[in-house]
Amino acid sequence: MLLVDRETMQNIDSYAINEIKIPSLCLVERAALSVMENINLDIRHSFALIVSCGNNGADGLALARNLLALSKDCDIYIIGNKNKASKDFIINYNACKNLTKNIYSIETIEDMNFLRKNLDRVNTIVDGIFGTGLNRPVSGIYANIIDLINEKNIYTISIDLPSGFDANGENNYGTYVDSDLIVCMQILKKGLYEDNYFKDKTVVCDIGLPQIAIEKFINI
Ligand SMILES: NC(=O)C1=CN([C@@H]2O[C@H](COP(=O)(O)OP(=O)(O)OC[C@H]3O[C@@H](n4cnc5c(N)ncnc54)[C@H](OP(=O)(O)O)[C@@H]3O)[C@@H](O)[C@H]2O)[C@H](O)CC1
Ligand SMILES: [K+]
Repeated sequence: MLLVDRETMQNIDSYAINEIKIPSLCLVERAALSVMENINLDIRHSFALIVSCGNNGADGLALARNLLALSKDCDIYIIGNKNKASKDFIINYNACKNLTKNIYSIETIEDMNFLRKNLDRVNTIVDGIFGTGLNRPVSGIYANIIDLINEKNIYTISIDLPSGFDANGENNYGTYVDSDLIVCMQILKKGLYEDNYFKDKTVVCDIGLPQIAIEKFINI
């Protein structure tokens, strides 16, 4: 079983994008579609996609865009500063803005109260808050939202990693999403493999990272 730590995954990612010139947007799109193919759209009809402004969030917005294209009922909740957002996040955000009005920034206590109420209208939560970019303890609004997700008894899919959970399984960053399903991109993250609770809830999906990029950093 091939395993990868956070730093190595980031190295593979950036080598594929910067040296092999694979457009990062293609990887984001493949990541989104790999989540989509793990959703039973016959029973999952309404979605709350909760994202922050990095590429885990970009995956989430690309998924939202694809679900909206199928006329699925999607609410999008954005945490963090959109001015700091990744370019792939912005590209997908701009498309989603043209497909739905149900896009909300979650910043204040009032926003949190709205989120708490509005989550009750969906049967699926998608967690696109943090992936391999998580690098410090989760606090403030991020911790509050993760705790709120866990309070709700709503089926939750995490993109790449449960937000708040350390990809290496070494750091306790505080609260993390209690995912029902984790769709992990390309290579199983070491922390998930070593965690018996999450290991059996994880599927690993190929998103088009070439073997030569992987073998540059991992002896296979
Ligand atoms: N090959 C692949 O696996 C691909 C993965 N993709 C997806 O991209 C994410 C990684 O995206 P990245 O933008 O690097 O980081 P995240 O989206 O996980 O996190 C966003 C930023 O959040 C900040 N951060 C980190 N820890 C915290 C915290 N505790 N509280 C608040 N904010 C935090 C950090 O930025 P700073 O500037 O604040 O340090 C993160 O950058 C990966 O998981 C996949 O989902 C792509 O789709 C492409 C291929
Ligand atoms: K996540």
